Amino acid sequence: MRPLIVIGNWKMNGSLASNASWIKTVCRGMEQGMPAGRQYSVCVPAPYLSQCHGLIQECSLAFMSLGAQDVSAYTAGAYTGEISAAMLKELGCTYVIVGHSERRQFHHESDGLVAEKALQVLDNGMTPVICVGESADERNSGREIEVVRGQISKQVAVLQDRLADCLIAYEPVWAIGTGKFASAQVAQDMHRAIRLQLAEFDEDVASHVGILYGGSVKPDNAVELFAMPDIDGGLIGGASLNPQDFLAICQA
Ligand SMILES: O=C(CO)COP(=O)(O)O
Repeated sequence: MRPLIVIGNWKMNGSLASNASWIKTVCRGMEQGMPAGRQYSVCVPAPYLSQCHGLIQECSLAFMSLGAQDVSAYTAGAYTGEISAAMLKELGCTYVIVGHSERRQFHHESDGLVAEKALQVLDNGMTPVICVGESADERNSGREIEVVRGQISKQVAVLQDRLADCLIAYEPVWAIGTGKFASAQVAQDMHRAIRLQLAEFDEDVASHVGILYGGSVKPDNAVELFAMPDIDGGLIGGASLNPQDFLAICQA
């Protein structure tokens, strides 16, 4: 059985004061009791990792962890501004998002680079959350499966069996921050297609990989999405900024 995993992605939001208040509110809410067997995390901006790690440790909830939003594809050295996977590990990260569509769009990250980043994350004992997804134009021209298959096939080629230790996040670009979300059936169909593609490589890997859905997940659509057989949780952007909404999604 794959556990349900809900991960918040704050993107470039937060402040020392608001982070502290968010973590206290969420931890207090989670202490009241959460559905068993689930994992929760929040991916915060890199400058706040240390602060948030300390605060999350203070709540000492075994199912709540910290994550990062990006990582360098290099191990160490003369890469000004980059942050290595070893550093993220040292700062207490469990998950690291790689290949988010905003990084693909604004920083021209390729599938190959995304796979190298995922390898760095794995080599340092953390779980990469590999993002894939098609644009509105690609879906409107009926190419969504082909596009996502292309993104996944590069990950399979580089990561091979190690994909079993990764999470995949299907985040259709047209649903990110737009309020338009994939219906539970549309999302399920793509998650199924991804799992079938992974099974072409290795059935065992396919059955182990958690596939999260991301794109305008809110408290009122999370229940239906999470009930789908191939949807193993969510990657939550905007709604994760509000601690009450994030808690409601975690309980969905
Ligand atoms: O990009 C996302 C999470 O990584 C999704 O963002 P929204 O939930 O704001 O649509």
